[in-house]
Amino acid sequence: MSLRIDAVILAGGQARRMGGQDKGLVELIGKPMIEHAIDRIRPQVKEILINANRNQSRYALYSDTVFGDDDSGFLGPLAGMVAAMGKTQADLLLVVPCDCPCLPTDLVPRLKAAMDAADADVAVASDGEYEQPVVMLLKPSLRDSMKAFLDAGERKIDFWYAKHKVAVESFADQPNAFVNVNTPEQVEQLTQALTQ
Ligand SMILES: Nc1nc2c(ncn2[C@@H]2O[C@H](COP(=O)(O)OP(=O)(O)OP(=O)(O)O)[C@@H](O)[C@H]2O)c(=O)[nH]1
Ligand SMILES: [Mg+2]
Repeated sequence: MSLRIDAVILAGGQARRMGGQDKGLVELIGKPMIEHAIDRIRPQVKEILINANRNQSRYALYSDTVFGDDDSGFLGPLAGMVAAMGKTQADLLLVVPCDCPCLPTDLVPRLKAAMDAADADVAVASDGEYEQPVVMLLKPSLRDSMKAFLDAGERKIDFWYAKHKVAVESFADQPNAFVNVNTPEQVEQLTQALTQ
């Protein structure tokens, strides 16, 4: 029996650097950023879940499973992950943000291979230099651990996964894979880079 792997796209932040717009719905070369993330991830997983705290009816165009954080206080990405781990039926859950439109097309197989090789509970992507803590593959059974961490007032994802057996997979071979679009200027820059 093969493992089931789902993905959650995190689109639940306030996007303050984007002027408070809903970042997943901000357009980049003719389509909302969430569509870029979906295009990258769709072939790699069974189901895509979307975590959003606003505009849920628009996000429902892309997924049958759209949900907000359990706490309305914008506690950060961990809140979206905890909610997602409670929704998925999968054996493994890929977490990605809505603001990385150029994610690797081989993200899941490589994270899974790294996880298996190290017998790890969490596999985190790296760009070769920095870990990308909102890009990881994890076991949904870790929900209680993450919820306890969040409930204790902790917010930093890397501190959470440091408590578990972690594998890090480098995507240094794809230097632009984790380009992160947080501001209108970065939308402009990436538009220029992609249309040159
Ligand atoms: N569910 C959920 N996701 C969040 C929350 N805060 C940030 N995220 C998500 O985490 C990812 C990375 O966060 P940022 O790039 O800092 O996004 P952000 O917090 O919306 O943006 P800024 O307000 O400009 O920092 C994005 O996919 C966000 O949607 C939150 O409170 N809840
Ligand atoms: Mg960001």
